Amino acid sequence: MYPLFSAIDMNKELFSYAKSTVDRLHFPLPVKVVMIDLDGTLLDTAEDLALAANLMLRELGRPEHSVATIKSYIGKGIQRLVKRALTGDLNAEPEPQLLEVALPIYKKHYAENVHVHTKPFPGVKEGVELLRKAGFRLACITNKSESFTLPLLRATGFHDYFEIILSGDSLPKRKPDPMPLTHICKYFNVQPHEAVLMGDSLNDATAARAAGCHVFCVPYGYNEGRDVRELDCDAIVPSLVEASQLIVKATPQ
Ligand SMILES: O=C(O)COP(=O)(O)O
Ligand SMILES: [Mg+2]
Repeated sequence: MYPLFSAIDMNKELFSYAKSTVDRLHFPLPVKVVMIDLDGTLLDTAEDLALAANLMLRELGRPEHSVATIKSYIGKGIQRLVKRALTGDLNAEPEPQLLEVALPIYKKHYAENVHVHTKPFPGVKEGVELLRKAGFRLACITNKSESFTLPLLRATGFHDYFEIILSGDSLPKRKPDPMPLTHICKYFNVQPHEAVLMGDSLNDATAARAAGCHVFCVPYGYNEGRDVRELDCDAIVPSLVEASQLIVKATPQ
């Protein structure tokens, strides 16, 4: 566990607090690339994911779940979300035939409801604007399938902020594997320590550590129902606005 700021500690003194309590890292961190997670960091997608899951369960004649329960199922992509919704368990495996029937039903309902209640979290628009104005190269890394990621980013107006968008099915491996982060670093021709991932879950923290990138976490996301303070990250920031204050554009060598 390595949180430097909690939502409670965060106030106007944030920056001096950071400098006085950190000896491993010196803030603001010099980075060139900012990678931002989608579900639970950029966009509050839980209600629409729950809507689609419950429409699927209803169609299959199975018990529905609360939005809070389905929130804890978000994080490892659609297939895992459907498995969790079918079994009511984070790790259980449903009958393969049931999963085969359920997955296309879920995808149909989510495609029809991808942007009903979904909206950016507070500070996201402002934070992304600040990051862009400061000259960081921006990337989006999500475990969401590309067929939902792209329409959603377009509908919410965030698509064009990102120079590269990697979804859960863009590469052979997704978070918590470091592959998407390593891919982004190569794409921008930067070293891992010149990039920071802003995310909300263990998948983000694990992927970033494995890739050698910095990682900040927001406390308002999903994290599969776990407390964000359990995560090994460089900072827990209340929003992307504070996150933007903890980094500075690294000058080319
Ligand atoms: O699709 C998911 O389950 C989570 O997606 P995320 O990586 O954007 O949080
Ligand atoms: Mg997330």
